[in-house]
Amino acid sequence: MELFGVQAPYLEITLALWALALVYNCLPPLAAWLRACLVLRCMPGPPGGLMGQLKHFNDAKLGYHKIVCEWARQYGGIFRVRLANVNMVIVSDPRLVDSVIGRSAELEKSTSVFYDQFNVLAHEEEGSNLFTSRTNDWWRLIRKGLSPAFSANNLRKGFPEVQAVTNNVMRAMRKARGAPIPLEKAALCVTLDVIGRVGFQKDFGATAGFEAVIEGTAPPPAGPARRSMLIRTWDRVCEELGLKLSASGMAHDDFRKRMRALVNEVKARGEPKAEDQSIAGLLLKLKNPKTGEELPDDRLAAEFAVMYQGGTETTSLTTTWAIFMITQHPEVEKKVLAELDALGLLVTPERPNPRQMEWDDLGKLSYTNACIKESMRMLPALTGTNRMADHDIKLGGYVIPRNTMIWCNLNAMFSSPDIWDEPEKYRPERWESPGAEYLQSADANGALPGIKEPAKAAAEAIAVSADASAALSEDTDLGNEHRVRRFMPFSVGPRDCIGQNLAKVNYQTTVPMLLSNFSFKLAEEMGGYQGIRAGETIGIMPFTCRPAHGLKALWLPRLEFTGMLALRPAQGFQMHCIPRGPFDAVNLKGPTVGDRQAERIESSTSEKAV
Ligand code: HEM
Repeated sequence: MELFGVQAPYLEITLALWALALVYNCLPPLAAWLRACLVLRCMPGPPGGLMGQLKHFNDAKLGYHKIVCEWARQYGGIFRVRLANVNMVIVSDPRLVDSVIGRSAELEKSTSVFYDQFNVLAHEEEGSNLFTSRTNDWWRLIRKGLSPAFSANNLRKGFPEVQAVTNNVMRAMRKARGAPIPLEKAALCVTLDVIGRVGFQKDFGATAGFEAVIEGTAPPPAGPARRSMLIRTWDRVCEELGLKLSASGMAHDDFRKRMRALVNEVKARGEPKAEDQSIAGLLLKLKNPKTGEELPDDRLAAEFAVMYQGGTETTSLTTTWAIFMITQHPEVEKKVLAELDALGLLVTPERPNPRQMEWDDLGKLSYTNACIKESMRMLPALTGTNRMADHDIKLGGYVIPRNTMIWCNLNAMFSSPDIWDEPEKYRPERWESPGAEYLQSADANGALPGIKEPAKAAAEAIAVSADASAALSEDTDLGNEHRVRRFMPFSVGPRDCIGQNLAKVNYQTTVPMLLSNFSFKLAEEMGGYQGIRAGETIGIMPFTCRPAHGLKALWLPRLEFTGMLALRPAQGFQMHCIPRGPFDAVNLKGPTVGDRQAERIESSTSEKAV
C-alpha cells in the first residue's frame, strides 16, 4: 500500500499517529461539551433541535431580543439555550445578574463569541483593549488612568462642544424645512463629534458634514458595516495576497488607519499638559509601572478605537429612541415641553430665540431625564452583557459548567412583569419615586420563576456580589447595605461602562435641545409607533454585510460597533423635523470647533435679546 509516496509499514504508523493526535486533541473538548450539555439539561429552557435554538435567534422578523423576553417569562430568571454548539445560560433575575457582573475576578467577559467585534483594533500582544481585556493589571492601569476624563469636572469643560455639535446638526435639520430626515444618523453624527472633540480635540466633521446631506450635496452616512465570518476570512486571504478587500473590509481597514493617524496626530501636538484630562491626553501620559515606558502606539490606537466603538451607536441610539418615545406619547411630550418652557429653553411665538441650554440645566430637567431613562428601560441600546468562568460555578441553584456563556439579558430584566408594574407601558413617572432603580422591598425575598431554592440562591448571589465588588472596585461605594439593581443600562461593578457620564451629558443635552427647537413626526412610511416597534431588530448572526460607502472623507466609516447587541429600528427613523420657530439668523450662525468662544458670546447675546 502506498499513499503520496509513503509505503507500508510507515504509512500505517503515520496514519495511526495522526489518528491518535486527532483523538488526543478532539476528545477532551468533545467530552467537556457533552458533559456541559448533560449538566445543563437539568435547567429549564425551550425545546430545540440539532442546532438548538439557533433558528429562533436569527429570526429577523421577530428579533431575538423579543424571543428572549418571551422565554424569560416562560422559563424564568435563569434558563439555558444552545446556538449550534455554543451553550448559553440566559439570566434575567436581578440578583443573579448582580452576582454575575460583580464577580469579575472569577467571571471574565466571553470575548470569543460576541465581543470579538470589539477587537477591530487590539493590542498586538494581549489581543485586546479596555473592553475586551481580562480584569488584569493592564486593565487596571488604563481604567484608573482614564477615569478623570469622565469626571463631572472635566465633562463640564467639554460641555460647550456638546452644545456646538448639536447646534451644527440643528442648523442642518432646519434646512430640511420639515422634510423627513434620518434622525438616528443625525444623532450618530452628534455622538461621533462629541467623542472626537471632547475626548481627542479632534473634529471629524460629522455634524458639519450633515448639512451637506440635508442639502442633498452628499450621500447620508453609510449603513453599518458588519463583517460576516465568511467575509472576514475572505478579507484575510485578500490581505495576504494583496487583493482588494470587501466593502466592509475596507471600512474596517479605513477605521484602523484613522485611529492610527489619530495617535500620530495627538502625539505630534507634543507632550500633553499636566491639566489635560482628555481621553487622548490621559492615555498619552500613562506609563507602564514596571518599565516606566509610555504606552506603545498600537495600544494607544486600540484604546482610542474602543472609545468610538463603545460610545457611538450606544449613545446615538439612546438619543433617538428617547425622542421617538417622547414624541409618540402626546401626554408625556406635553410635560416635557412644559419643563423646557419653564426653564426658558423652548421656542415659542413669544420667545423665538430662547437661551442656549447650559450645564446647570442638566440637573434641572428631571422629567425629561426620567423620559430618557424610561426609554432606556424599554429599549436599552445595549441589550446585555456576558461572562464566562473557566471552572464550574453555581448560580440560581444550578451548576453552570465551565466555559458556558452566561448572558445577562438586560432587555428581559427591564421588561419583566415580575419586577416592574406594567413594564410594557411608557411611564416616565415611575422614575419619580426614589430608589426606583433598585429591586423593591416587595420583591426582595422572592426570585423570578425558574430558580431552584430561590431564597438560598438569592442570598448566595448577593453575598458573593458584595464581596467581589468591594474587593475589586475602587470607586464603587456599596455602603453597609448592598441593594440589588433592577435597572443598570451601563452595567454595574468593576467592568461597568467607563463612558457613562459622557454618554449622559451627550443625550441629556441633545434630547432637550432638539425637542426645544423642533417638533417631530414619524414619516408616513415608518408605519407609526407599531411599525417601528415591530421593526426593532437585533441580529445575532452577522451574516449580513452592508457596504460602507458614504462620507468617508468627512467622518469615520460607520462600523456596526455594538454590532449584534444593539437594539435598533430596522428601517431607521425617518422623521419630519419641523422647526418650532421662524428660521433664525443667530441659531443659523452656529459655532465651529475653531470659534467656540464666539459661540458663547453669541449665546449670551441672544439671551440678552430675549
Ligand atoms: C448610552 C450609551 C452607553 C451605553 C448604554 C453603554 C453600555 C455599556 C455597558 C452595558 C458596558 C458593560 C459591558 C460588559 O460588561 O459586557 C459598557 C462598557 C464599556 N463602555 Fe459603554 N455604554 C455607553 C456609552 C459609552 C461611551 C460614550 C463610551 C466611551 C466614550 C463607552 C465606553 C465603554 C468601554 C470602554 C467599556 C468597557 C469598560 C471596561 O470593561 O472596563 N461607553 N458600556
